[in-house]
Amino acid sequence: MNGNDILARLGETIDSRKPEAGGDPSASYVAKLFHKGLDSILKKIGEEATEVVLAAKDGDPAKLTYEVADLWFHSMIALSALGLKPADVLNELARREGLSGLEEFAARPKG
Ligand SMILES: N=c1c2ncn([C@@H]3O[C@H](COP(=O)(O)OP(=O)(O)OP(=O)(O)O)[C@@H](O)[C@H]3O)c2ncn1[C@@H]1O[C@H](COP(=O)(O)O)[C@@H](O)[C@H]1O
Repeated sequence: MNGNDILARLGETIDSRKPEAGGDPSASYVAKLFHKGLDSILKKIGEEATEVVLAAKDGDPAKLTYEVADLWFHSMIALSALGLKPADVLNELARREGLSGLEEFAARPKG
């Protein structure tokens, strides 16, 4: 199973549900969310993030996995709404690979 492939495929499916791509809100959850608008998408992200925190506090691995999947999924809808692809996030993570978070933080411009 290649995670990059799954994210790329899901990203394409999400893009295909956009209003300009002919997404049908009566037949698709993603199209329905696009139809409701960006604020509704962002509200779902806030809700799902809270669910992730609660699942982690519960210490239930299966529930945490389920809730993180929901959070990633809704975050991907927000990315699509703003014209971004899963590859944009994967490229950013790849750019950071091997770069210590502490070193990166220390190198940030002070302001
Ligand atoms: N990965 C997902 C996925 N994860 C979660 N969900 C849906 O996200 C919704 C929100 O979850 P919640 O638990 O918050 O449900 P809810 O509180 O009842 O939802 P609302 O009150 O906010 O409407 C549920 O309806 C889930 O079924 C998903 N719906 C779709 N996908 C993928 O997106 C593809 C396209 O889906 P459609 O656009 O529906 O065809 C699918 O083939 C899947 O690959």
